[in-house]
Amino acid sequence: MTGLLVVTAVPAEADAVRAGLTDTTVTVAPVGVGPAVAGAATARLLALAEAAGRPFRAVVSAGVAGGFVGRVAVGDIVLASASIAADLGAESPEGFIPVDELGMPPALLGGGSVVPADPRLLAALRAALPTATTGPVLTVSTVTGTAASTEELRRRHPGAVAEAMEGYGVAVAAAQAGVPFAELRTISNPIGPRDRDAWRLREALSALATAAPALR
Ligand SMILES: O=C(O)c1cccc(C(=O)CC[C@H]2O[C@@H](n3cnc4c(=O)[nH]cnc43)[C@H](O)[C@@H]2O)c1
Repeated sequence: MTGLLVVTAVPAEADAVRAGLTDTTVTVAPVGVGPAVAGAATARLLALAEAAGRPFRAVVSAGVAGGFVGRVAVGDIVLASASIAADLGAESPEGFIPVDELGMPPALLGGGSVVPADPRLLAALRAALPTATTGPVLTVSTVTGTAASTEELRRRHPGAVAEAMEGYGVAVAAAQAGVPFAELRTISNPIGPRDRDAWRLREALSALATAAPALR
């Protein structure tokens, strides 16, 4: 059994995690943006390690995220209680229908649109990061960028604290490999009308490095 696998979207996030790490058994891999590429890459890394006789003991999806205003602030650390595929489903004249409510056989849904974090792994991370905010983290394929879509997400997920683009994909890969999963994020920007100038990547990456020692 090898150590922990931490997957990020982009190399800058992986560098920030590595900068804060002291544990050399942790593998940090930037795997790409979005749930599909992150899920596929994570599944491949888990399978390769398993085939080599050194399976990972857990997987963490880590990186920066947008935060819901009033719940978290830029620079905050967030731990996902669950990673939720917030835009997986169907539109209808009556509104969005989550994939779980489309009447598909449950076996085809890989556990549905909500993947809870592994309770023991989450508890360990919460103990190591007492200032972190814990709550549902949404996974979206499209960054939310209007007031209307922000309000719609708030309505559909009243408890959600943040959104990012990989957690659910990584969670499904981990679940299918039978490996515990958690999601760790630091807030780089408020969720709302698109304003790339308001993204505070340096602050969020610095917070990620500060949080990284918890990944042991
Ligand atoms: O350009 C850079 O130097 C740079 C450094 C670190 C990260 C980036 C990214 O572009 C990160 C993309 C990544 O961030 C997540 N993210 C951040 N904010 C949001 C959001 O409001 N909604 C959804 N996702 C967000 C996401 O996981 C992306 O993969 C650039």
